[in-house]
Amino acid sequence: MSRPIVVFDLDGTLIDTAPDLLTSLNHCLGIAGLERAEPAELRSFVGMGGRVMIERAFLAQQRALPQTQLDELLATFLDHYGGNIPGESQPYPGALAALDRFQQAGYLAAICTNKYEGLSTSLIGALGLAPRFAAICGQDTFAFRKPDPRHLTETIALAGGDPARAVMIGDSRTDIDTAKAAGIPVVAVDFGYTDRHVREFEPSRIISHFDELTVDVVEELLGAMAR
Ligand SMILES: O=C(O)COP(=O)(O)O
Ligand SMILES: [Mg+2]
Repeated sequence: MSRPIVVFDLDGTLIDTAPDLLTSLNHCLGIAGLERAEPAELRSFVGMGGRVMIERAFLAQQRALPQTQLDELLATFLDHYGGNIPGESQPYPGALAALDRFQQAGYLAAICTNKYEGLSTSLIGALGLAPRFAAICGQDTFAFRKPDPRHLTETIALAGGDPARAVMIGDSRTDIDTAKAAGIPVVAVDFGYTDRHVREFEPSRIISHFDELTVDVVEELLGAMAR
């Protein structure tokens, strides 16, 4: 019988990657002659991967960005960011204890992120967390990505999880929309990267610390979904 599964978003949910994303983004903006982005701005740039992050940063400064320049800056970003992994990035407080709790309760864990798969596995590996995840699926793992619900359902399938006993944990509208479209309950963290409060997107539950993500809470959400 397949096991229940908790599927985590990565940036802004499981790992606080903002300082390193910002350093590498600002490296690129500097090359392009733009102003540095501020930490608060980054919250609205992240969520759809590196390419969109650079596009949004240019848009915020009302600067045109031809496709070839975007391609070059993305390559620069990936080099810079990838070369700095893990940098200052750390799991959020209580995240590892939450993973332990679910593992002890027989759950699988996986990651479904719009970060590139290579950067994601490299970061998770550098932090020593790889053995904890049955699958790590990035924006380029499949031919579709969040908010396409198949990114989540295929992550669950690859991990060998039970789609009827799966929950998503995320920090953005993208995660919430993805899970809802897949018919999977979604717990939103309110400490991640979004410029609008997650409550606006009506997740199944909101938590402010991973201590609140208990097995009981998740089983309650799974039970409510099954009714
Ligand atoms: O890096 C991004 O833009 C998005 O990453 P996430 O899906 O893990 O939040
Ligand atoms: Mg995120």
